[in-house]
Amino acid sequence: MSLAVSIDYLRKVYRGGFEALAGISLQVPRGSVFGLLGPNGAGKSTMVKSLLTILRPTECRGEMLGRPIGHRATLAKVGFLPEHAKFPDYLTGAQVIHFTAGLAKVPSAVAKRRTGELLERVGMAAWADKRVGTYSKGMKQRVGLAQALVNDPELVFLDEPTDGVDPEGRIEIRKLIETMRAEGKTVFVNSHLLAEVEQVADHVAILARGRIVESGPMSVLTSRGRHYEVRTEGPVPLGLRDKFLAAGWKVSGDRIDIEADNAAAVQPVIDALRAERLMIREVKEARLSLEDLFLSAVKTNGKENGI
Ligand SMILES: Nc1ncnc2c1ncn2[C@@H]1O[C@H](COP(=O)(O)OP(=O)(O)OP(=O)(O)O)[C@@H](O)[C@H]1O
Repeated sequence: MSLAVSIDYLRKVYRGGFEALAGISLQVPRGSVFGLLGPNGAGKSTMVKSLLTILRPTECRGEMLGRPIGHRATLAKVGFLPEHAKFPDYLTGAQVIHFTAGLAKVPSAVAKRRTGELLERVGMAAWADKRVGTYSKGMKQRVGLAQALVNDPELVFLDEPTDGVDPEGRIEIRKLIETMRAEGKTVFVNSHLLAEVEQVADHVAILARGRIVESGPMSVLTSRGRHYEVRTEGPVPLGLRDKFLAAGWKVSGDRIDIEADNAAAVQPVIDALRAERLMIREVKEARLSLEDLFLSAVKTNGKENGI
């Protein structure tokens, strides 16, 4: 598997002795949308800032886009939307993008074209020449997202990209992330919004108190709690209920839960219900939600800080 980021060992101890990252390792596949989750203060921003050399890690070994982490020229192929991105109020949206393009050494003609394209992509074309000071929080965030893409990055880090953005804007941002993946880019998203990450990410890691406590493809992690739910029209009759309980299935009113990783285990339940001429209303496969996974990972790995 080709990796966009491969951290062998990353440790950060802040001045004063607080260990924010306790020597983590992490692999981010190329072309993936990677969601990094964690409670407040878990160390997510510290990790991203260490990779981008915005802060100096205590110890860091690993590669980003095939070069040692911190390699200057490689950073030019990386985009970044910081958490709570702030831009000078007196600049227009277009000037913000143009300014960032200059920092990223994007040639002026290319920058001009991309500025228009990117503001269009984030739904801010009509506001291109208005000052940032007149923007709402969500509009500033959209401009932040556009500036993160100005160097056409191979890898982009988005720290809370939908912070302050309205529902319509969130859908647009999700589509933008999906387009980037379709273009072969790697998108690394830090977010508190589990449902959003669940919709867009194909790989996730959970960071808690400076340690990676879960990491892997979303489908693998959430399939761990796979089970089946069968619902009947009306409650399951007592005789049948006892039979099901004896078989180790859970019964509650009109619902039978079967712990199993394939549908074969559900057939005897359906047969028994049909033999009693009971109407089956629904049979569904259920998986662990990202929220279940997150809560159990954070709980079993130290005290919860809340998200
Ligand atoms: N400059 C600093 N000096 C000392 N401690 C710091 C510094 N910056 C962050 N920390 C501490 O390091 C820990 C991790 O912070 P970090 O901002 O990386 O967490 P986070 O997971 O991004 O949190 P959030 O979700 O709230 O943004 C926190 O306990 C924080 O208080």
